[in-house]
Amino acid sequence: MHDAVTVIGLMSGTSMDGIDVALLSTDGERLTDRGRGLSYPYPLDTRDRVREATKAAWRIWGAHPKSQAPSPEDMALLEAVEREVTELHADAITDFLDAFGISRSEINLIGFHGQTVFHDASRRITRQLGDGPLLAQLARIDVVHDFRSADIAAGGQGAPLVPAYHRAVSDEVGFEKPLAVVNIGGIANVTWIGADGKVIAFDIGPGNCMIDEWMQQEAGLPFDRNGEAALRGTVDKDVLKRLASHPYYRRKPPKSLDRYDLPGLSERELSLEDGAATLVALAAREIAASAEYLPQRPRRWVLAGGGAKNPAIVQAIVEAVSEPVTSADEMGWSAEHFEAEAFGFLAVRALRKLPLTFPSTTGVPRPMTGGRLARAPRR
Ligand SMILES: Nc1ncnc2c1ncn2[C@@H]1O[C@H](COP(=O)(O)OP(=O)(O)OP(=O)(O)O)[C@@H](O)[C@H]1O
Ligand SMILES: CC(=O)N[C@H]1[C@@H]2OC[C@@H](O2)[C@@H](O)[C@@H]1O[C@H](C)C(=O)O
Repeated sequence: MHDAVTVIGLMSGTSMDGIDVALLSTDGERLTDRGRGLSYPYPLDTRDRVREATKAAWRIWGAHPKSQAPSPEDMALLEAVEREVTELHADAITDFLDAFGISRSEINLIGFHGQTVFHDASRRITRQLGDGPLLAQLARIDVVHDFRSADIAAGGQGAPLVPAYHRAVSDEVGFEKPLAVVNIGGIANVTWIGADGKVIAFDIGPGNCMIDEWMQQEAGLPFDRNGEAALRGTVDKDVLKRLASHPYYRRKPPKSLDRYDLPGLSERELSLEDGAATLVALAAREIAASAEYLPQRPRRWVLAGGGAKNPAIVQAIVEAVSEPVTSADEMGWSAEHFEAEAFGFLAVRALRKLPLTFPSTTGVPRPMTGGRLARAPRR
C-alpha cells in the first residue's frame, strides 16, 4: 500500500455557480480522512463571463462542419475567463486553508477540474477552462488538471469521471449492492455498483440545469430554492412527453452530455410553477428510467449533488422508483462536496498512474489513467 496523500479537490460544475473545495487523504484506493469542504460562489459578474465563455466556446467548436476560423475575440475571451477562474480557485484555496487552520505545506496535491465550457465526445472535443500551471504557481502546490482529454482522445466519452470515487466511497458503507449513486448536478449522472464491484455509469439527462435556466429566464432567480415553485405547480403531461422524446434518453450507454445538448422550455411556455414542476418531472423520470440500462435494478438509490437539496426532485424520484432512496448527506457523504472530493481522489490516482475511467464508465477501449501534472515552483 502507498502512503496516503493529503489532497485538495476543486470542482466548478456545469451549474456555473462557483467553486467547491474539499480536503481528503487517500492513497488513490482507500480514503482515510474526508468531510471538510466549503463552497465559494462565483461573483455575479464572473458568472456572466463564464456564460459568455460557453457561448464563445460554442461558436468556436459547436459549428460542424467548421464554417470559419475562430474569431480572435472569442479566443481572447476564453483566455481571459480561464485566467479569472484560475485566480478565483487560488483565492478559494487560500481562504479554505485559513478557515480550517491548515498550513499550505500540509497539502501535497491539488486536483483541479476546471470549468467545462464545451463537450462533444462524438467529435472528441472537451474543454475545461483552468490553467493548471498557473494554479500550481499561485497556490505553490502541485496540481493535477485536464482530467478528461486522455479518455476522450482514446475514444471514451470523457465523462462521467466520478464513478471510480463512488465505488471507493460505497465500499465504506454496508449497503447491499447493487447500489445506484445519482449525482444531480447541472446534468445528472448515475453510477451503478454491482455486488461483484462492477461499475456502470453514464450521463442521464438534465439535473438542475433546465430548472435553473427556467427560473433565471422567467423570474430572474438563480434556482428554485427548496423546490418551492415546482411544489406549487402542476406537471404539463404533453410538454413532458415532448421534452422526454429527445433521442438521447433512449440511446444506450456509454453516453455523455454537454449542458446545452438537450432542449428545455421556451420563454413563457408555461407558468413559472408549472414549468418548474414539469422540468422536475422530466429529471426524475429519466433518473428512474436509467435503471433500464443497468444489468439489475439497484437495491437502493443514493442522491448527491445540489439537486439532492431540492425536495421537489427528491420527492419525484421517490415516487418514480420502487427502491429506497437515501441522500448522500444521510450517509455522511456530504452531497455538496462530493464531486470536489472525487477530483482530489482522481488526482492521486492520476499521480499513481491508476485508471480513472473504464470501458463500462466512459466506453474507453481499456482502463485509462489521465490528468496532467503541473509542478509548483520548488519551495
Ligand atoms: N436548496 C436548494 N433547493 C433547490 N435547488 C438547489 C438547492 N441547493 C442547490 N440546488 C441546485 O443545485 C445546483 C448546484 O448543484 P451542483 O453544485 O451539484 O452542480 P454542479 O456541480 O455545478 O453540477 P455538475 O455535477 O453538473 O458539474 C444549483 O444550481 C441548484 O439548481
Ligand atoms: C464535460 C463535463 O464537464 N461533464 C460533467 C457534467 O456535469 C455532470 C455530468 O455532466 C458529468 O458527466 C460531468 O461531471 C462529473 C463530475 C463527472 O465527470 O463525473
